[in-house]
Amino acid sequence: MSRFVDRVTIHVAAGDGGNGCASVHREKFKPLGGPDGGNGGKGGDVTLVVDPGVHTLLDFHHRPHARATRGTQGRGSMRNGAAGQDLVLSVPDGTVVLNPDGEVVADLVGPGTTFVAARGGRGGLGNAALSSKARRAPGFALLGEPGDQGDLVLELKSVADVGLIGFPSAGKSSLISVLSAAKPKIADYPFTTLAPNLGVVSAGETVFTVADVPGLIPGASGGRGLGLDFLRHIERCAVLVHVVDCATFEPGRDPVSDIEALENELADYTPALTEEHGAPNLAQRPRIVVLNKMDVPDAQEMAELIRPDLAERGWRVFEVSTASHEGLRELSFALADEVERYRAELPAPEPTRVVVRPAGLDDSGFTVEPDPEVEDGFLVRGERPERWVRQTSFDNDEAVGYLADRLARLGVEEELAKQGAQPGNPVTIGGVTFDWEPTTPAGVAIVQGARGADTRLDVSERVTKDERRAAMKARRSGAGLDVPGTERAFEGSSEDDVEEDDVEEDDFEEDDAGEIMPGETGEDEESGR
Ligand SMILES: Nc1nc2c(ncn2[C@@H]2O[C@H](COP(=O)(O)OP(=O)(O)OP(=O)(O)O)[C@@H](O)[C@H]2O)c(=O)[nH]1
Ligand SMILES: [Mg+2]
Repeated sequence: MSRFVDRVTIHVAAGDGGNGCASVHREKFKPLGGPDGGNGGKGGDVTLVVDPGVHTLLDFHHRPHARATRGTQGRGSMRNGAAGQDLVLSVPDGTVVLNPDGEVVADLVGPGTTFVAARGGRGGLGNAALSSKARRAPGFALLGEPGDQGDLVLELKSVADVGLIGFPSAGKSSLISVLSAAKPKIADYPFTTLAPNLGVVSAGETVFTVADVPGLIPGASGGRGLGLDFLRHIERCAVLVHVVDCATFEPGRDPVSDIEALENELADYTPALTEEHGAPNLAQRPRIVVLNKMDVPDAQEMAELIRPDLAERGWRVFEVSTASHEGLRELSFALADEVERYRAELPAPEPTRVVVRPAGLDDSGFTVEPDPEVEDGFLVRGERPERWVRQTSFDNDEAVGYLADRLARLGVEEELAKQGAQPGNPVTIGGVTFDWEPTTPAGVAIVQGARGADTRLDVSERVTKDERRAAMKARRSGAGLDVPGTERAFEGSSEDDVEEDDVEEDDFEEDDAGEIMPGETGEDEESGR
């Protein structure tokens, strides 16, 4: 028997980024040919895509682990690592993605709708990309970043305009079978329908879909019968249709009390989709009552009896028989009307779109605060500092120095000093704790000094304006090669751009002292790396 699965928990793991490579170019008679380590490749993403050919989440039930491949490492001779392969998972139309806390992360409606469930880690830069005028031959490279991973819950909420609800054996499946081409199982025992059936109905110009859900009984919200699980399939419906059986008599039950019992169950159900997902409160969705089995004489009598009661509640009532087909035409046109009205108020989502995950918090900032768990400790939080720590191989002093420079440039050191951090205090960034060793001269001096007074700048290898002028003069007179520094200045300027993610203002300030040379604006080559 094929199974219908409409709720699964999956574990997604994107690929890690490949590490950058630290390598030095070697050639005969040219022992130090400069850094030539390539960048690591990006890890593969795990992506969900709505595929109209997929109708259940069954595959995920069998294979709940989804892992994309990692990027490969960079290598010498400027060879970059290959990117990992994205893993694309097909999901049915109407799949809702929730985090383990039950919050909706994405609502995937419309074939082709795409959601990146886990992003692959960035590859680390190789030492070639890390070289700059100030750091001609870096003896280190950056590590690739780990890919995202975590648990996600997938829930299928059918994309139907009309939802049929009712007690078992009321005739819901029979109704969808006569309104549409759907051929569900129909039988005279309760809970014949175990999974929602979808049917397409056309009435006049309007084409709409109907979902027939398994029967509900009082107490369903507490798990009786098949429970309320199937109500997730009516969350998107424009109209809810109560299908009631007017021909069967059971003591203590009548169509009006049946409807009321189900309304109580509906009120106890908390939909995952809310107004912000384009799904207004279930209580406000219009209702239509269908009195079924009108071909049975007793049913007509019952209908007479309850009609005033129903009218009083303001519900539109239709008397039909799925056996004799009476009343079906009026019903389908009335449903079409309601669907049209709902669509006019709530434009359907674009059929194909990419759902982007809500952007993280502002990634440019950081915070420093005393660490509540470590005595004299400080906690640094922020997208960039944390990423930089992940990219650092702590067994390489040069790499650690580079990290310190990046943190100092962002202003982390300054902030630590301001908050009273002393050399040797434990500082934690992204789960890694180290003793604070200010890299700025005299530790705190930079805090008081004017910006740009960092003495490290004095030892910069940057060519001065005068040197440059002399070089130009010399070149014009045909003796350019003899002037020291010239070559370096011009070839170095393009490499300088690769200084990814460092704070640019410093570069500008440096440049302000002289003139800004072409290509020296310090812009990120790959911003956000
Ligand atoms: N006489 C008569 N019998 C009907 C009519 N509609 C449905 N039935 C019968 O009612 C029984 C139940 O019909 P289903 O369509 O399976 O009912 P359901 O609401 O889908 O039931 P569950 O799937 O168990 O919730 C079947 O034996 C049908 O033949 C009708 O208009 N007239
Ligand atoms: Mg049924």
